Amino acid sequence: MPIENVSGTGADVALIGAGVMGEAVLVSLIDAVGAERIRISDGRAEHGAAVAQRHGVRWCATNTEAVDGVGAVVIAVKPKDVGALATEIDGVLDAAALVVSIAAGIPTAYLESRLGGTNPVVRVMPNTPATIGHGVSVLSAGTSATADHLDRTEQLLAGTGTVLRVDEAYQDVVTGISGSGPAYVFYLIDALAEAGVLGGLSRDVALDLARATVAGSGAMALASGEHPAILRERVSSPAGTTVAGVRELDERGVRAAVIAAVDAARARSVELGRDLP
Ligand SMILES: NC(=O)C1=CN([C@@H]2O[C@H](COP(=O)(O)OP(=O)(O)OC[C@H]3O[C@@H](n4cnc5c(N)ncnc54)[C@H](OP(=O)(O)O)[C@@H]3O)[C@@H](O)[C@H]2O)C=CC1
Ligand SMILES: O=C(O)[C@@H]1CCC=N1
Repeated sequence: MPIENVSGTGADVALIGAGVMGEAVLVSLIDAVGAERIRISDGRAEHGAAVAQRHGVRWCATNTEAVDGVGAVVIAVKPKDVGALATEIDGVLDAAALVVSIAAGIPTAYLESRLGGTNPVVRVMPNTPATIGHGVSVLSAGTSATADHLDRTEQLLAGTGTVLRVDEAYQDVVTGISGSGPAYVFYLIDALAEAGVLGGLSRDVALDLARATVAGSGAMALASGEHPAILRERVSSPAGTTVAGVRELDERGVRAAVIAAVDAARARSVELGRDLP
């Protein structure tokens, strides 16, 4: 059911940047307000126009055309492109329009300053499972974004999956866990499948087993609400196969490696937000 006042006035919603993450968010925007109220623009005209056609939304050849008169704009360009984009749309974008940025590492304060300090800005970290409505999107308010702006953002992103809120100070570590996290999980699926091939299974069967095991375990962790250590213990029969396997993970430092991976991604997110022009 389209939400009439999701952008504040029933006005259109713009999406700038129709790449991997932008297109995933687009599906949720369409759910929220209806395709007829969405406009998109992208640096690659042919690609952007094709995305617009695929989803039945309005293609705009320029970013300024996309934001002219909208009630909300979602910025889904790469972090390095956010500053120039904000400068480009400032002046055309209504001063009260809600600005939602999904760019990793880019602080709300930076966007606020680039937009003349008037627009409410909400920073969001989504993830690619949003493509199938199973993502998690984490919201933080900038200085002039109210609870109402967070509510509107949540409505716009409800179709991406779970929506959570954190103080902006935690967005970098959130990025390391849930933003980048799907890549670690796909890496694990790939490694499990490789082990199956080593054990003599065909690649297809090994991949089916790996995918189903990760999907089933994730669904069980969610549905049961139990601590993962308890769920792991239930798989581990005394003197059985699982304790032997988990001991290898411990001896090879996999837990420490996962923590280090998240921390490296967090540090990179901080870096992306530093020394911006
Ligand atoms: N991929 C992911 O898993 C996640 C990504 N993000 C964030 O989402 C954002 C987009 O990432 P992703 O979708 O992976 O990247 P993509 O490169 O797939 O998409 C970005 C798109 O934005 C376009 N673009 C760049 N500059 C402009 C501009 N000035 N005006 C209009 N369009 C422009 C690009 O066109 P061109 O190629 O011509 O530059 C490209 O089509 C990033 O900020 C990233 O940090 C957040 C969470 C997860
Ligand atoms: O790799 C990146 O920078 C983006 C942000 C989080 C996931 N992908």
